[in-house]
Amino acid sequence: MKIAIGNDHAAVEMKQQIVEYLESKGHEVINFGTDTNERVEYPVYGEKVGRAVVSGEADCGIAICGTGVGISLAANKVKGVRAVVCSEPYSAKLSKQHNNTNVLAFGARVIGIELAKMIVDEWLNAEFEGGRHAERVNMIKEIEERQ
Ligand SMILES: O=C(CO)[C@H](O)[C@H](O)COP(=O)(O)O
Repeated sequence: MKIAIGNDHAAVEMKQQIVEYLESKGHEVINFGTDTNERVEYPVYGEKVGRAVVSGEADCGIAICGTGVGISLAANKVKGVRAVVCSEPYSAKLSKQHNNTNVLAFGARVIGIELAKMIVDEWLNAEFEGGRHAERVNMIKEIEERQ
């Protein structure tokens, strides 16, 4: 799978560990940075990840900041993005099965690397179930269309 990844200064180390983890599992990672500890603005990276997913450059995206909140909010402003911020694997899995999320976010200041890996695994391995859930996801798309 081709995975876009982006982060702010709060998540550089965790991002690097997640990139290594994804590559060890055979995924191709497109890294949108940042890669230094210099303070940056998370909306820039949330948007980059979101655009890569919506354009088809990547199959899905992972976005990390201090809490995962700001970067997921930014990614969600890109039309077609359904980003979820998760601190545990259950919501990550269900967000794919029921909500067909295409960007996963989490907080480097909130969870540790092993929990982050577990969340990533559950999310990547889950599949959208369609059916009644597809109707609801379409309703979300319709809200977007009405803007
Ligand atoms: O979590 C975040 C956004 O939701 C950011 O990582 C956080 O706000 C950055 O804060 P600071 O500039 O104090 O390092």
